[in-house]
Amino acid sequence: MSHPLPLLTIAGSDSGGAAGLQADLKTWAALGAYGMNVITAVTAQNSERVAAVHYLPPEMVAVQIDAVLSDYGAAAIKTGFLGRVEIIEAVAGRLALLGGLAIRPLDRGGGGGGLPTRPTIIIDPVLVNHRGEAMFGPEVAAAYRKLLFPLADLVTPNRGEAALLGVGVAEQGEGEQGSGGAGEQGGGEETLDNGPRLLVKGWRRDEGQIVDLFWDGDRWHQLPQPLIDTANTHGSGDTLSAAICAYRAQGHDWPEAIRRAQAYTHAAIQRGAAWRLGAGPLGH
Ligand SMILES: Nc1ncnc2c1ncn2[C@@H]1O[C@H](COP(=O)(O)OP(=O)(O)OP(=O)(O)O)[C@@H](O)[C@H]1O
Ligand SMILES: Cc1ncc(COP(=O)(O)O)c(N)n1
Repeated sequence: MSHPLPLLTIAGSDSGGAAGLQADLKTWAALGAYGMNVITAVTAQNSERVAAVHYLPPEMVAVQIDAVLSDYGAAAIKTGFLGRVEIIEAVAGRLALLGGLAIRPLDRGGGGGGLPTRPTIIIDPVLVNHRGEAMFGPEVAAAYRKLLFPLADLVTPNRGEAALLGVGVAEQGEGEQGSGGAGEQGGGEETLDNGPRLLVKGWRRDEGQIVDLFWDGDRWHQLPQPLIDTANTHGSGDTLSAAICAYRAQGHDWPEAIRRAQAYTHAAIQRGAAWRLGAGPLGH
């Protein structure tokens, strides 16, 4: 019997269970994958606000990564809440090793054909709060660009995060060619001419639509969805990138993995209970 695909999130805990690693694990359980979590920080958080954050020591983050990858392996990895330059450095240091390492799981009793030797890496930058305000100093965005972008197969900022990361998306239209999200418009220190694929979540809202914007390395694509009238979207960004991770690990190409992940996220927003909270959770 084959085993489910092992997927790893390197992320913060949301005590409210809506976002962070909890959203990732719920998504992966729903999509039939085996989810693992390396915790970077514990947040005291509800639908209204983040009341407190306790960061784990970077060495503890690194040793969690070593523990799971040396045993289970991972078909794909996503990062979420990292928050501190030292944690970004620890994560990037470990992810940088993967290119040269065969980290396939041991396939104990498996016969599933094994996994690629280098897991897919999705970087989901967490840089702004629900009100779109920057949560950290500019050194954190700079560390993402310098240390994590070169390792990423896909980066999934929302609009505010794209601006902080210097991803120039403001005027992009369907099929428009550009220079890979070059960092001309933000605070970035260097350009990203050979930068990673990008998915800008919630890039534009109008006429009953919400449009995500996908840079495939060559062209921009607008990916519209019907806008749902709800405040209960806490964790929607994590859910989308976790779902892309799962569909990509299952073997779908990037456009198809993104299309399916959008559909899953959309349905999960629709299934969200009628919480009367600040920003309530999705229904995974
Ligand atoms: N009201 C909505 N109706 C339909 N789709 C939505 C809605 N809000 C968000 N989405 C979709 O959910 C996905 C996540 O986008 P979003 O902009 O919410 O990311 P985020 O800002 O990182 O998440 P969060 O709001 O949880 O911080 C995108 O595919 C986006 O189009
Ligand atoms: C621990 C943690 N991680 C991430 C987010 C943001 O997630 P999202 O952008 O999906 O609301 C969050 N609120 N808390």
